[in-house]
Amino acid sequence: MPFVIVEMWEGRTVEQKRNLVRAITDAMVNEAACKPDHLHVVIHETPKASWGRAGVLGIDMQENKQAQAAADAEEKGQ
Ligand SMILES: O=C(O)/C=C/C=C(\O)C(=O)O
Repeated sequence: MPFVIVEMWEGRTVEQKRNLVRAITDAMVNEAACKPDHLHVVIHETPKASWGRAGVLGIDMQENKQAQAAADAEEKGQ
């Protein structure tokens, strides 16, 4: 029973996850000769506040601060 686990930050839409599961299943069927009925794909979503890389939390990574500031500004209509 093939089992694929995806570890990623939370925040994707259901549609994105639906498409991701389909794409992973297609890849496993086409490239690894898996039977689709036996393939499990599990998505583990972790908050950025609980994810660290190089000693830095996801929420504290510079690129995320910039992206969040841009999103906040757009929401305020700036
Ligand atoms: O560690 C990083 O720099 C980025 C991680 C990003 C994810 O886990 C994600 O986009 O889900």
